[in-house]
Amino acid sequence: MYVKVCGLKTVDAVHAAVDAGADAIGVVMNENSPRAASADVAKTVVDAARQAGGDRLDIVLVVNDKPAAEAASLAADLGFTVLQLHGRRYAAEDFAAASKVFGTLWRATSLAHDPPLDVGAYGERRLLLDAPKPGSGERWDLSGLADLGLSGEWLLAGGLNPDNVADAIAQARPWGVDVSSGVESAPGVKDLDAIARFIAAAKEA
Ligand SMILES: O=C(O)c1ccccc1NCC(=O)[C@H](O)[C@H](O)COP(=O)(O)O
Repeated sequence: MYVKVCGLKTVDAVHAAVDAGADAIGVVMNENSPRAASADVAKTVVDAARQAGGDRLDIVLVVNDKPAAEAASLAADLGFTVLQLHGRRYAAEDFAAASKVFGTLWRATSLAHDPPLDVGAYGERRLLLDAPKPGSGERWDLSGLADLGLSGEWLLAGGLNPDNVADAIAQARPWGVDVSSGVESAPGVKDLDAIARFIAAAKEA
């Protein structure tokens, strides 16, 4: 099971995730998020992640409030390896614009937005299916997800935590999982022990 831990802002959190076997870490650069990282913080996290995780770790910039081409330039300038364009503001043409500037794109969406469900529909490398409110920690209805016939490299997100991730995997059968609020002690503050417990639970599921 591929595991991404999102919303990291500290070197300690990067080390906790990498040491526990995370496959990806995410940095959020949306102004309205409790996890918003400045460019300086993002660069520090990226450098630590490259050093700790080497080539095997995906280092993901998450945005939902910037024009796609601007986000792509930011991802390139700061040394990210993946750009996650999050939410319904990004249409196929935004992915096309971003792909001229930056190589690896992920599309993050919610079933509430009635998106295309085939991975790669907008040229993205991976698809992340999230709750309607990203980064809220709110659970959403996973029943019926396994029947949608999703295939390929798609990640389940939204309201996951160390105690529910195994059940969610059994129910939705994703290729990977993503977590943010479920491994925090307060909004934007990562709990290093919870990060390790989440990754262990997901990997054992
Ligand atoms: O995390 C945020 O604050 C955020 C804000 C706006 C857009 C995206 C955001 N996060 C993206 C992620 O990939 C989260 O990990 C995902 O939404 C799951 O969040 P959670 O339900 O808190 O685990």
